[in-house]
Amino acid sequence: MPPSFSVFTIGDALITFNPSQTGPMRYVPQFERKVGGAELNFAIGCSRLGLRSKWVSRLGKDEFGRYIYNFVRGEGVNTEDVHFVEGYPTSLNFKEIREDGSGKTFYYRYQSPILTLAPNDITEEMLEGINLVHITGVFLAVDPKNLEIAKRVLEIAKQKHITVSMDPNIRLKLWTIEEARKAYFELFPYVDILLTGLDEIKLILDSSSEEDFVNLAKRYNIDQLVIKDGANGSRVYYRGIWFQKEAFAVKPVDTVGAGDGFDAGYIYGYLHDLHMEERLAFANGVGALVTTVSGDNEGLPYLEEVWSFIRNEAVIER
Ligand SMILES: O=C(O)C(=O)C[C@H](O)[C@H](O)COP(=O)(O)O
Repeated sequence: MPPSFSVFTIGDALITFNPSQTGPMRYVPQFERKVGGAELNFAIGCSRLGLRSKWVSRLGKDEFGRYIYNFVRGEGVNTEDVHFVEGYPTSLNFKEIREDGSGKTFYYRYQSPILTLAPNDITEEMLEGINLVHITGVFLAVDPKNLEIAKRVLEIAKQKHITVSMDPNIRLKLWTIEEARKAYFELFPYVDILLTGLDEIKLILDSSSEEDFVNLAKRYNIDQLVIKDGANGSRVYYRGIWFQKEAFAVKPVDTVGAGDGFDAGYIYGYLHDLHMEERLAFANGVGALVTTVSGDNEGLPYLEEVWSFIRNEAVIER
């Protein structure tokens, strides 16, 4: 039996409305109801790759909340710490997509159900048997008190010697860069694996200097500083060396969710001790495959799909 690893993440979920056509949202006559949320995408991505995946959240006690719950459970994610709350409607996200697959998001998430989650809802038992905890900046941005929740999770993780990964996932529609920086710098001391976009690390450090990137990793003892650069590929700074891997050429239809997919792929590679370059290739492959399907998580691949994609194997599907 191959080893089975368990990951834990915590965050808000959204009903995501994907437009029926590209171009400015105000001209879009129809939308398709889907599901999104950075941490939820990560949890599904891990589950599809065969990891045991636990997602902690709060959902509105409404039709959309029930739909998200059923959807996530259907993906094999552990939802034992997901609860429904009255009076907080499930949040919405309308997307605008351009011809090249890139887009904008328009949130309707003022009273998110996750506002009802409190630091003492987090218990040590929730992290029993977990190998890796993944935190993202979207959870932190949704409510200032979530920083306290994240710290509680990470304190427990450290006590239990659980690896911690973090994706800043900067959302400037939810908070300012100053607020974001303050929260990130409070969490960096806990982080073993930082998965950041190139544009994000530049914003966080207000610098494009490679030396500053490396100094961040050194100052906070970040074991793996992973930089995602979309169509330019990705790299990781690990023990004094940069490893890098080019991106796969695909024709993207919807790039939202690629970063979360990359994170799931990288974490799979880390837990299975793939060599750094293979780990990056695997993560790039997951990210690329996500962009080829409309929706934030529908394109997340199953394990065998990633291997055949990155090995460029021909698969006869009929
Ligand atoms: O924006 C938010 O608040 C969400 O959580 C909705 C999306 O599902 C993820 O943000 C996708 O994240 P990326 O993989 O970085 O494209």
